Amino acid sequence: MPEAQIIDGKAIAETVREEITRRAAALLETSGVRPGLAVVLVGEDPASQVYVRNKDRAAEACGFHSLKHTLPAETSEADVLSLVDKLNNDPDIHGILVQLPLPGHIDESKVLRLIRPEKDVDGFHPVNVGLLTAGERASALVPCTPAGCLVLLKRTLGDTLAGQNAVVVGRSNIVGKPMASLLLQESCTVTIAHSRTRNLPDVVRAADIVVAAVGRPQIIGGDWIGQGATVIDVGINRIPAPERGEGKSRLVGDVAFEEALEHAGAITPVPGGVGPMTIAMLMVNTLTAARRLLNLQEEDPLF
Ligand SMILES: NC(=O)C1=CN([C@@H]2O[C@H](COP(=O)(O)OP(=O)(O)OC[C@H]3O[C@@H](n4cnc5c(N)ncnc54)[C@H](OP(=O)(O)O)[C@@H]3O)[C@@H](O)[C@H]2O)C=CC1
Ligand SMILES: Nc1nc(=O)c2c([nH]1)NC[C@@H]1CN(c3ccc(C(=O)N[C@@H](CCC(=O)O)C(=O)O)cc3)C=[N+]21
Repeated sequence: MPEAQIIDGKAIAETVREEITRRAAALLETSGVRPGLAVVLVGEDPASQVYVRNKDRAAEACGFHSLKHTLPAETSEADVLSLVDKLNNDPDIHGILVQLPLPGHIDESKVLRLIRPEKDVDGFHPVNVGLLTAGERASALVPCTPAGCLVLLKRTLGDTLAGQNAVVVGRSNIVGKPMASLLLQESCTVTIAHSRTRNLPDVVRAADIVVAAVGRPQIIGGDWIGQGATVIDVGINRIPAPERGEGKSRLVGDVAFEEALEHAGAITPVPGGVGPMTIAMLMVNTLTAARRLLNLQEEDPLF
């Protein structure tokens, strides 16, 4: 049995970022404007710190103006809201991202609803959620992770996904639901599976496209993958790796990667798959937001 193609998310993300770097340079040349991204991090979750640092670096590399606000975990909800309000009104900032999860005493949905939809580069504001579900993807800002998954699927399978059976495992607002909306808009036949789904292995076996966004290490068995299916593994799980030395850990996805290689046609690795695409799509959204706020013409969509 031939082994699956490994989808190189890191390399594809690199090509997306190069294109955005070119477009940002052209914008600076013609309008004198640098896209501005503000990332707000409340608390000291170490994983969040890594992601926020990666986002900051990517923005700088694309020639964006990047601003990081790190607030202590005990910051009040009112202070977070007033920072968002300030960023909403800052003409140099075109994209606002509030890193989730927020500490328990802060109402996430209240914070997300305050972000101006035009600056909502995460695509979590109800206006953007509504546009996406209503089939008006082109005027929305689309959540970065599902958008990145769609780019990976199109680079692997070609631009037409119509008629494919797609199974999305997970129904979060961040990944599962917007992913299902995007695939539906591509005319896939979409199934959304979750913790109450019966016979999950059989549901997954029927898929031409599997998107796993569960957050449980290797819960999707390799033999659940239909012959030749395309597998996009969104999960990022840190597990102990004593073979690498005492106290060491490593990242794995939601799919049992090694076993899945024998069944899948193509599969994303973790790390180096969806993660880098998420960051690249944040750059895409920030540039899109900047151009719209400046009333400039839309550029060719990247997906
Ligand atoms: N690569 C990237 O850029 C990103 C990666 N991630 C990663 O993706 C994963 C998912 O993230 P997120 O969507 O935020 O997670 P959530 O915890 O919000 O959602 C998990 C979903 O998985 C479902 N689920 C849980 N257990 C099972 C099970 N045993 N069988 C089937 N379904 C199950 C849940 O079902 P129910 O609704 O019934 O509880 C829920 O819908 C995480 O590992 C996260 O770290 C997230 C964002 C970006
Ligand atoms: N408002 C908000 N928006 C988000 O988009 C958001 C969020 N909150 N909270 C947390 C999740 C998670 N997330 C990731 C981003 C990059 C990698 C990434 O770069 N991963 C690398 C490896 C990272 C590592 O080595 O730890 C990879 O998979 O290759 C992973 C996960 C964005 N999220």
